[in-house]
Amino acid sequence: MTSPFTSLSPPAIDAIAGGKPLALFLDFDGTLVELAATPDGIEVESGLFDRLHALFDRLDGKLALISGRALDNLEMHLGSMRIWRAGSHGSDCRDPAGAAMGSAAQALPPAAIAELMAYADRAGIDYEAKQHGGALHFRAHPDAEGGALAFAETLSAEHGLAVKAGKAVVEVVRPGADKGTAVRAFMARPEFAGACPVFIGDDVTDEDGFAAAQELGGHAIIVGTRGDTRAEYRLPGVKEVHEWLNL
Ligand SMILES: O=P(O)(O)OC[C@H]1O[C@H](O[C@H]2O[C@H](CO)[C@@H](O)[C@H](O)[C@H]2O)[C@H](O)[C@@H](O)[C@@H]1O
Repeated sequence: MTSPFTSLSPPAIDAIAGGKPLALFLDFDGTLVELAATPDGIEVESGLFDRLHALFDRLDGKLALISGRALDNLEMHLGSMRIWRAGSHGSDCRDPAGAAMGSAAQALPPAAIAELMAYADRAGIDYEAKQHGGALHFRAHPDAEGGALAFAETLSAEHGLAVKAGKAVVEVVRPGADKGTAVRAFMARPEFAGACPVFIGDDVTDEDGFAAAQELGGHAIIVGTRGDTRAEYRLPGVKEVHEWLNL
């Protein structure tokens, strides 16, 4: 960790890349849209889709969304995109035309899905079915956090899976991918050659993206109040992210 409690505002978007072309990697929930009580309860500002595509054009195509959501879910909320994107915490990377990059992401084993659903039922918490994972949401039941985390750890160990913990959520996924592997995959493409990567995100899973951007000579911007971060810069919330991006 370089700066666990940074409060430093980032330089302006036109200056942060220090004269290089800028490559932007954007998280979705808590960064581009405000968090909501449930995954489908988010409100996507009208015009966000068009403004993101205008930003993609302004950056000569060096813009990617990197979300924990599965891409089908992201597109259900945002629309059918023509920008670089990674869903399922970096497992499913696509180019602007929608072509898959790398090996295809896999769904969880059916037995693991069944156990997650049964646990959610027993614990009275929400289960989010995802293309390449399964998530236990406890925003409405904060007291269920410890049990859900312990259950996810045990289940993952039994099935050779991995756990991603986030804001009021714990998710079971296939091992091997994270938001950092997605940043590296995009930055390895000729379209991103010579660019300075900047990752903006709010959650723990964004730290892998922060690390990759910094290791590739770029920067990380954390959104909100989360303290323990390796980001050098901070923006207070979604509104300030939009302002910083000139969206
Ligand atoms: O990486 P992100 O794009 O930030 O996605 C992370 C997770 O976002 C969603 O869950 C979070 O947002 C919900 C809506 O605001 C909120 O109800 C929940 O408590 C948050 O954890 C999404 O449902 C997950 O699948 C994503 O992994």
